[in-house]
Amino acid sequence: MAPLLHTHQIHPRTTLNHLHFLLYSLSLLLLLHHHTTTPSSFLLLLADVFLGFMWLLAQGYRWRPVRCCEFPELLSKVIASKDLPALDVFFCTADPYKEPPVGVASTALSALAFDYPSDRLSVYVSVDGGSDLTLFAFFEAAKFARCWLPFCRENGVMEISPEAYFQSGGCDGEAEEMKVMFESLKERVDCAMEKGYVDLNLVNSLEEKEIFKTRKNFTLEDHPSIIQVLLESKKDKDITSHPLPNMIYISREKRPASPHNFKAGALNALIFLCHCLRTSYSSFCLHAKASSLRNHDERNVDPTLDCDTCSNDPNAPQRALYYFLDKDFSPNLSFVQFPQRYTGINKNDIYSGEFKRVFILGEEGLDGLQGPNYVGTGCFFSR
Ligand SMILES: O=c1ccn([C@@H]2O[C@H](COP(=O)(O)OP(=O)(O)O[C@H]3O[C@H](CO)[C@@H](O)[C@H](O)[C@H]3O)[C@@H](O)[C@H]2O)c(=O)[nH]1
Ligand SMILES: [Mn+2]
Repeated sequence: MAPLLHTHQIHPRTTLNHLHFLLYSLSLLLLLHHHTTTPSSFLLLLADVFLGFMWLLAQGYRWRPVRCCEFPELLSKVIASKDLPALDVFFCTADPYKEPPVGVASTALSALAFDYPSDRLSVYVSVDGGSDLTLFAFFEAAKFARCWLPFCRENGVMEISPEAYFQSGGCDGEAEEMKVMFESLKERVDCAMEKGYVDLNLVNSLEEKEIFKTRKNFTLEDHPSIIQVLLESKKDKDITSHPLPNMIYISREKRPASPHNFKAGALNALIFLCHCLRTSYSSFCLHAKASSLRNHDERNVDPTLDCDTCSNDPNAPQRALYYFLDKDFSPNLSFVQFPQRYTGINKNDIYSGEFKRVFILGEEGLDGLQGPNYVGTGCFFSR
């Protein structure tokens, strides 16, 4: 018998919820009864019926909340590492001034640092508007990945986004070295941000200089399609000679007459690119040669991420795979979604920035019924 990869628990709160439901429905019925037996305004009755109905609809969230749990140690018993499906992480960004490039690059680094075989992991980034500043941050991130990935692997780092890791405090020894490197990355990107363009003096490699020169006439509203391979698993290695995952940058063609600046289109472009890279490279004009990015054409699992979110669990892909690999479970499975949590909220969350109702109560509640709604980030699909 195949080992159990995941299980779920009915939330301990459920019995209390049911009791509350019973009491509350009783009171509601009494209230309505009271309305019908005593002369009161029809509008009051209507208001109470309406509010009661709204309350009833919301009870779905409390009826059967569940919590899922996976058993990370068992995956190797079910599938060999070489048979793992290809994992294509899609994430999009648009405006370097609203979505600071260093944060966006950190999101990319958090996906690159997934604990997943690097020849099967590709990170596709869509940059609407094709800002030079964001591209510069990605070039810098690709270099930083050579040190950051082995550091995370060897130290079992959970907070795999460097920005989040260094914000969480206490760095010494090797972590201190990493911090210095990350600070220098930040300085260079911030320097470009202040200037508003990428000064060629900031760019070290000749190849990158050439790329920025060819982009001179591009503006955020007017530029051709751009595809840039930032890391190629077959050839790029980290400082411990371990191959790095693929990282590909794309910016959709933009012309003043044809505005398109929405996330859905960006995701479609990423899926299309990913498909084309797998089947043929010839129809694309790649800035760097993508000789052998992909060589397997079996099943894929595709996580999507917003650029202002990041992963804080290197095992996230494995956890999602448990559900996709479960033969009884997967026929009815559309996606696996991770809970969205916010950082930087004040201690008592007086402004309700955590969105508890949507992201905690709602998601757990719907999970016990037919599954949560797609919130747009931290979500794995199977293709
Ligand atoms: O022209 C655009 C505009 C946005 N985005 C990206 O789309 C994502 C979400 O946009 P954001 O402005 O961050 O929207 P939010 O309101 O913060 O996000 C919520 O609402 C969005 C719209 O419903 C969903 O797509 C998100 O997943 C969900 O987290 C970000 O990565 C953006 O960079 C693009 O790629 N191109
Ligand atoms: Mn957002």
